[in-house]
Amino acid sequence: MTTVAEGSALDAAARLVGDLRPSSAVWASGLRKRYGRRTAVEDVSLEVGRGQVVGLLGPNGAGKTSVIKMLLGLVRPDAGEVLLLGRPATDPAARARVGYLPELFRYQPWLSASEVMALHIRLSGADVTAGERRDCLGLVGLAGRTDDRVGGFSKGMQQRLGLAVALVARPELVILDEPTSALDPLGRADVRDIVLDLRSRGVAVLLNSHLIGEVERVCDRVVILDHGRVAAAGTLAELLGQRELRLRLTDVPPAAQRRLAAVGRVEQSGDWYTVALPPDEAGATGATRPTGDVVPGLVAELVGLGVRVHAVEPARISLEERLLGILRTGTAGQPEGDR
Ligand SMILES: Nc1ncnc2c1ncn2[C@@H]1O[C@H](COP(=O)(O)OP(=O)(O)OP(=O)(O)O)[C@@H](O)[C@H]1O
Repeated sequence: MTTVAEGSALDAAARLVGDLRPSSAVWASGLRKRYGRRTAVEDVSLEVGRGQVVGLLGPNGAGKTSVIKMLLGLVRPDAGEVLLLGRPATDPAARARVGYLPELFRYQPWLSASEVMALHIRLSGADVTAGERRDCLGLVGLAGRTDDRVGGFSKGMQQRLGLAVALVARPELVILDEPTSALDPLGRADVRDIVLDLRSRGVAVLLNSHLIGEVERVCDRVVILDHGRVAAAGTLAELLGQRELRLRLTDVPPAAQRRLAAVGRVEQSGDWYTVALPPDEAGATGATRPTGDVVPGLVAELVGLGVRVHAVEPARISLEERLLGILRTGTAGQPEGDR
């Protein structure tokens, strides 16, 4: 039986634990890596929250893969600290809960897809049933090829297998280094759905990809690297500004003008009206959501007020435009060393 004093101490402890925020999936501070005189990464800090999808962008040689390898403990940083799921990156307990798809990989060509999976499951120490293994291969579109030798797989099929390997041990964090570089458009769409599904299940994802549209569709936050440094970081809303709606309207009575103004700031140029949408409409995560609840209601009301609606389209600077702007102005500067 618990005494009153013990009971209140237990309550206090429970409250304390309840107040603690779960540790981030990735927390890295001040990472630096030099290869000889060449600085690959300089003072990079980044965080991926639980259940968050973070995109890592940057030109060739910006240091993205070097950062990923340092996060995973595969490359030793010259400076800086990394915590994975609240533990040091070198702790096997943390690494067992991380799924990783490397940029360059090669599986044993004599093994079947199913055997490659079995090997990685054994290495991870996870308790994964044969059914889960099959489901995972099905998820990446390899259901019909489970017993085929990997040596006969196309590049895209090998990449799909790599993704299955990254996902199979029920990770809490998945790090994908160029997961779609060899995939056809259908495969890319599959990966997008898989990433969104992971997020909905609270799994954190760090995604390195040159396909900016892909990053813009799935990522909550983006970190842009240039010359080894963080050139910009933030949610899409922070990086791209407020989302707007462009409408081409004719026969707009004063009541309709007032209705538009009630949504947000309105700019008019001829028949085109640009309306700033309220922050919610841009999506709390900043993810692409061209229309939300406001838009259909607004259009219906405008039509009800006698307005002729010719076009409705989302408007905002694209991530690609923003990225090119950042890289061309070279905000990251040039780290020391022979680049
Ligand atoms: N093992 C290594 N030895 C020497 N230099 C290296 C090594 N790994 C990376 N580098 C250098 O570090 C810099 C960053 O490379 P990294 O592969 O991290 O870039 P990246 O952003 O992933 O590029 P990409 O988009 O082309 O894959 C490059 O200048 C590269 O030449």
